[in-house]
Amino acid sequence: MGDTLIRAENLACVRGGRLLFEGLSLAVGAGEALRVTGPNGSGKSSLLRCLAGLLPPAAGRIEHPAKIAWLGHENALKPGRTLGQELGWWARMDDTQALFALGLETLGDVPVRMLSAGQKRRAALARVIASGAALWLLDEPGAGLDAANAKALSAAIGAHLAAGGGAIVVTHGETDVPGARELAL
Ligand SMILES: Nc1ncnc2c1ncn2[C@@H]1O[C@H](COP(=O)(O)OP(=O)(O)OP(=O)(O)O)[C@@H](O)[C@H]1O
Repeated sequence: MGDTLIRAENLACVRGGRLLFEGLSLAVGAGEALRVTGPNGSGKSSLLRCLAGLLPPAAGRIEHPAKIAWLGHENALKPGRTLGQELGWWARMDDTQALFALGLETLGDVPVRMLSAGQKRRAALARVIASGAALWLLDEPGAGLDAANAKALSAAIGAHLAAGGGAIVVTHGETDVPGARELAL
C-alpha cells in the first residue's frame, strides 16, 4: 500500500439501537479505491458517515492523515442560490474537473432548485473534484447520472487515483470504480 490516507480498526456502528456492523477494519492508501456494497439498510452510508467524522462509531478507531471530501445522498447545494454562486470557482477548474462542469457553465444564473437531479449531482461532484482533498468518500455518486456522465465519473475517479488520491465509493453497481477492492456489508 502507498501512503495511508485512512485506516479504521474494529469499527462498530449502532443506529436507532440496532447494531449495523462490528469488527470492521479497512485501510486505503494513495492510489487505491474501495467499493462498498451491500443490501439496502446494511449500513453503507452509516460507514461512510463514520469515516467522514459525521457519526461517532460505537467502537473502534479511525485515523485519516488525508483531507477528506464527502458526498452524501444530498448534494449540499443551497436551493435559493444560483449555480454560479454555489460554484464560484469555475475559473480554478482544470480539464479533469471540466468533465463535470461541461455543460453546466451555461446554467450559472439558474437557481439550484431549478436544476435537474443529474445537473445537481454533477455540480456536487465537481465540487468534490475541486476540493483538492486526497480522499474522496462518495455515497452513490452515480445516482441520477446519464451513461455519458457515469463514464465521466469513473474517469474522474481513475484520474484521482492515478494522481495519488484515494476513494471509498458506496455503490449498488451503477458506478464503475477502476481497480477497486470490494468491501461487502
Ligand atoms: N438517523 C438515524 N436514526 C436511526 N436509524 C437510522 C438513522 N439513519 C439510518 N438509520 C438506520 O440505519 C440502517 C442503515 O442505514 P444506512 O443508510 O447506513 O444503510 P445503507 O446500506 O446505506 O442503505 P441504502 O442501500 O438503502 O442506501 C437502516 O436500518 C436505517 O434505518
